[in-house]
Amino acid sequence: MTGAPLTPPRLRDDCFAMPQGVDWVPVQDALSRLRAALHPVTGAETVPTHAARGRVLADDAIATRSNPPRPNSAVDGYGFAHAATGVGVMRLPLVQGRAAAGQPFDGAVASGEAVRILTGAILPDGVDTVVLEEDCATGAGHVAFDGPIRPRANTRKAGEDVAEGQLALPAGHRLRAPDLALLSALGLGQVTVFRPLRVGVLSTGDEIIAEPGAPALPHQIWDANRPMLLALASGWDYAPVDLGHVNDDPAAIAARLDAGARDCDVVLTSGGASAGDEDHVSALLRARGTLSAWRIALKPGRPLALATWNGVPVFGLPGNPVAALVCALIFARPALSLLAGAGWVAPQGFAAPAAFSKRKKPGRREYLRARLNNAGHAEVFASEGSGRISGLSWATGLVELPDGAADITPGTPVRFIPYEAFGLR
Ligand SMILES: Nc1nc2c(c(=O)[nH]1)N[C@H]1C(S)=C(S)[C@@H](COP(=O)(O)OP(=O)(O)OC[C@H]3O[C@@H](n4cnc5c(N)ncnc54)[C@H](O)[C@@H]3O)O[C@H]1N2
Ligand code: MOO
Repeated sequence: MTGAPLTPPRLRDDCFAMPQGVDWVPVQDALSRLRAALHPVTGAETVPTHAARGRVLADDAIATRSNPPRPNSAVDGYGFAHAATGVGVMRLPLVQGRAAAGQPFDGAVASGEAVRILTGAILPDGVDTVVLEEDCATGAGHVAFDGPIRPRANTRKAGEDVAEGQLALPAGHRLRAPDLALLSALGLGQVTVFRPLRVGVLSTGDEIIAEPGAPALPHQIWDANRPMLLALASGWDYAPVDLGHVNDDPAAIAARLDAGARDCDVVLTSGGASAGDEDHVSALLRARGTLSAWRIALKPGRPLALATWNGVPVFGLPGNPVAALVCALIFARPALSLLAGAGWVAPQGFAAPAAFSKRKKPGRREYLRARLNNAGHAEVFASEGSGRISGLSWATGLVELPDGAADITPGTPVRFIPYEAFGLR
C-alpha cells in the first residue's frame, strides 16, 4: 500500500464523548421544542361514562344539576328547626313518619317538633338541623338531647359538593375511577372524549426474531422492545398498533412506516436510530421524513431520532432496550399525552438520599435504573450497560442526574422518579 499513513484520532473509548462541532441539545430544550411542535391530533367521540376510564375529555364536563340537589341529612338521627332549641336538655315531640334516603317525608315539621331522619334523606320543610341518634334518648313519642346544638349540624347544603353550572372536570382531563363517580353523580351518562391515540410500534434489525420462543440462532435475539413499547402504550390508555418487525432493509422499513403513518397517529420505532452502517431508520427519516437533527445530551438514549413521516410524528428510539425505555418515558410519554389531547405531562419525582457513589461529567443528563432500599435511599443497578434488560425489571424507577457535573456520595440527595410517576404499570 502507498500513500499517507492512516492517522486515527486519539483513543477516547467513550461513545458518549461529545464530538467536536456538534450542537448538543440539552434534554430540557429538546422537550420544549417537541412540546411547541406538537398539537392534539385525535377527533372527538361520545362514549358512555361507565366505559370512559382512561379516556381524555374533549369538552368541559359541566354540572347540569347540583350535588347534592337538595339539603339532606349527613347522619341517622332526628331533625328539627334550630330556632326552637336552646341550652340544656331539649325534649321535642316526634311527628309521625320519617324521612329516609329515597323516601322523602311527606309534609312539614312544625317549629318545636322533631322528625326521625336517616342519612341521605332530604331535609323536610321546617328542618334545618339534625342531632345524631347516639346523642338522643327516645320514648313516649319524644326525643330528648342535650343542647345547645350548632345550627345546621349534621346536614349537607344543596350544591355543597358541586353547584349546577359549575365546571366538574376540564377538557383535557384523563378520566380515572373517581372521575367516573363524579360524572355519574352529576347525572352525566355520556361524555365527549378524544378518540384513543393510535400508537404504532415497529422493531427493526436483522438480528431480531419477532416472537419470543420462536427458533433463534446464536446471532439472533428475541424482540424485547416491541412488547415493552406496546404494553407502555396500552398502560397509558392508548390504542397500541403492532407494526411488527422488519429487517434492516430501507425499502421494507419505508413501506412499514407508510403503513404506520396511514393507520396510526404516532409511531415508535426501535433500532437503527444512530449513524452506523445498518442504522437505516435515522437515515430514512433524514432522507424521506423530516428528521429534526437534534443530538440530545442524554444518557442513555442519545441516538433518539425525532421526525415526521408523511406528517405523522415518529420517535426513532435507540435499539438498546434501556435506552428505548428511557427515551419512551422521558420524550414519548409527554408527547403522546399532548397528541392525545391530555396536555404535556412531567413526571413527579422526589429527593432521596443516594445509596451509591458516582462522579458525573458535565454536559449531559443521565438516567440510572434505581430503586429505594429499606431505608428509603436510592440504590442503582450494578451496571449502566444499556443492554442490561434485567436492570429495568430490578428497578422501581429512575434516578435523574442533572446536566451539570455531580459528585455523588452516599447520602447526597438525588432525584428519584418512581415508575408509577411515568404511568408505568
Ligand atoms: N461507534 C458507536 N457505536 C454506538 C454508539 C456510538 O455513539 N458510537 N452509540 C451506542 C448507543 S448509546 C446506542 S443506544 C446504540 C444505538 O443503536 P441504534 O438505535 O442504532 O440501535 P441498533 O444498533 O439497531 O441496536 C442497538 C442494540 O440494541 C439491540 N436491539 C435492537 N432492537 C432490539 C429489540 N427490539 N429488542 C432487543 N434488543 C434490540 C441490538 O441488537 C443492539 O445490540 O448504538 C451504540 N453504538
Ligand atoms: O444511549 Mo445508548 O442510548 O446507551 O444505549
